[in-house]
Amino acid sequence: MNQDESAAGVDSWFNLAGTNPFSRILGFTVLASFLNPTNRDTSYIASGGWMLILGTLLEVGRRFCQWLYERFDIFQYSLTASFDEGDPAYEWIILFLTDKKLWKRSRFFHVTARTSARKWGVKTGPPRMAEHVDCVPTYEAPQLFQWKGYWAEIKRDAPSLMFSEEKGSHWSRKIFLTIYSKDVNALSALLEDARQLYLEVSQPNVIIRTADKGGRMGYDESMWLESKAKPRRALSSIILQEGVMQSILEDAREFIDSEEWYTLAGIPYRRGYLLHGPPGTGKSSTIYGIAGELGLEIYSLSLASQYVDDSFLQRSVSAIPKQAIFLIEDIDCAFPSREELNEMDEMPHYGPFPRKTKSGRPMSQVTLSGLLNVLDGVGSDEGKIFFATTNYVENLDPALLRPGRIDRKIQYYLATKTQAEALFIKFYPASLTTLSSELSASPSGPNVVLEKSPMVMNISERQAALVELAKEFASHVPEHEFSTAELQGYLLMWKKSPESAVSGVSEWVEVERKERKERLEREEERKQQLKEKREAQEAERLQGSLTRIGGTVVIAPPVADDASVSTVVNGEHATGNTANASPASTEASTATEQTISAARDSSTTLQVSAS
Ligand SMILES: Nc1ncnc2c1ncn2[C@@H]1O[C@H](COP(=O)(O)OP(=O)(O)OP(=O)(O)O)[C@@H](O)[C@H]1O
Repeated sequence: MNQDESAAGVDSWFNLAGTNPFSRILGFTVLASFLNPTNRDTSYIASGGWMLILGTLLEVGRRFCQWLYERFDIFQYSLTASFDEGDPAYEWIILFLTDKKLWKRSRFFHVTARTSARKWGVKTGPPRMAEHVDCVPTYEAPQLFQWKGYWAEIKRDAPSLMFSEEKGSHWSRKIFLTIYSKDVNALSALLEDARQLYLEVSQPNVIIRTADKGGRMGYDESMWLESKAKPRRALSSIILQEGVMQSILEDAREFIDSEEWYTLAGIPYRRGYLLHGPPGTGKSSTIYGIAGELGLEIYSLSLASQYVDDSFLQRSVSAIPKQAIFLIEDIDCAFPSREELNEMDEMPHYGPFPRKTKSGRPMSQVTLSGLLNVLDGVGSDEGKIFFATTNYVENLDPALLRPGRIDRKIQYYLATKTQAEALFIKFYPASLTTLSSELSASPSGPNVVLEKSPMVMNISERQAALVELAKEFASHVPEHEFSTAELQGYLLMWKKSPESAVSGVSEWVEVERKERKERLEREEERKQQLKEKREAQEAERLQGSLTRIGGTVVIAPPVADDASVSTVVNGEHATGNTANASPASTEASTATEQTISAARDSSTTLQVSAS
């Protein structure tokens, strides 16, 4: 290759720098221009040089800023706090930022219409829309704002994948708040502001949180992921027996105010209440009412959930903040009754699937001692108010009911006449009710139209008429036979017509009684069938357990096939092996079966005469 050819080769190679897309990369173009010996275009070289210098300056500037930022951090000119979704403080900060209107600069929103997932909606668009969906700003990019003279920055982490049994795989988030200040108090002051705002805004609601198995490994504080806000219920709308509500409320209020006393007396600062009684008598309503009145959040856990075991229970209870209500509804469901346990012993159980009672109810993974530990443990003595409800107090272990775990037991009853009357009055407020006597039917047409008649009453007249109707209604409701929920269900059928509710109540009572009787009979029949089936199975099993040795029948408790058993043969002790003993078909008399059964219960070896 001569010199010209070689120069042309180099030239074409360097020319590539201008044509190849790769060569369009700034650095490569400039470098190529500099190195190209045939490049005569000095202005091109000059502009490339300037760009190189500019790029270098920019890079130096960037590194300097980073260096400064790191110095800032090292010299503790900033404080950073992180907030996990599912932690109550996360809600405070979201609300706080929403209140600061930071979302105006946000370009990403998390939108949800699920009521259980709704948090603090950004009020955009028509008001009706804001009632239906929640648009939570995602703060993906850091956003600066000023608060009480401090500069602060907010950043939301990219979502990370979590898993829960209820929701499966789902994304969860984290928020980082940085305050540019050396003063640690700035952070606590901001948090207190956020908490106060949260309390103020959530006052008309009761916040109910439920635990979720979600939570990144090692982030147990994120267990209470699901939350919903229920409008606060006026205590007067919960109709209990005289003084019951007031006494629970005062007790809880006194407890909240006496932290110092508990500390001085060395008594763990916690209080437990058990509300027990028939379904639909107002137990849950009482708890929601009290939570609303005292401004406490409810942390509700179902022990029947399959992911709730002793360890989950312990961790989730310790994640409940101070002065909140820890609620376990239907606490008896966690622990099967003795009868159910006996039934279960007979049922085979395979693999990792949850054990179920014969009625199909899944068995709780929580043990009684696990629950007692939680109620006694350190996690529970931080001003937590524990509420439990049950329909079957008799099924509860006495250990659970001892003071310190359950301090007050409150019994609920089926409705009295007084309660029925009060319920009627609450149900038909004079200001929203029109009595049918105030309406007159238009005479014509098959569809009778009701119109206002000239006999329209004023509020106090209507009130008096409704009181009379309430008395009449109550006189037809038998004492302690129907729950308040059942009466409420009946009244709901006559929402707009109190008079019809009164005139139809006697018939409704009769129909309900009849249906109940039939239900009871069906239930009795089912139980009887179950009992007979069980007796037949038991008899069959006993037959198999009877072993005749010589003239004496030896009944042994169920043992492994090849286990060695001690028996009594004709008054003499002997040792045998069940594997060698042939099962005898013995007709045992009923009396003998009873003895056998007693022996099996006490697991002893005994001698039975077969004659
Ligand atoms: N004492 C009551 N006063 C007013 N409403 C009541 C009362 N009892 C029940 N209700 C109404 O009946 C419904 C069910 O009530 P609630 O859930 O409080 O009963 P419960 O005793 O907790 O029942 P369960 O034992 O089945 O959980 C609610 O809508 C509630 O408004």
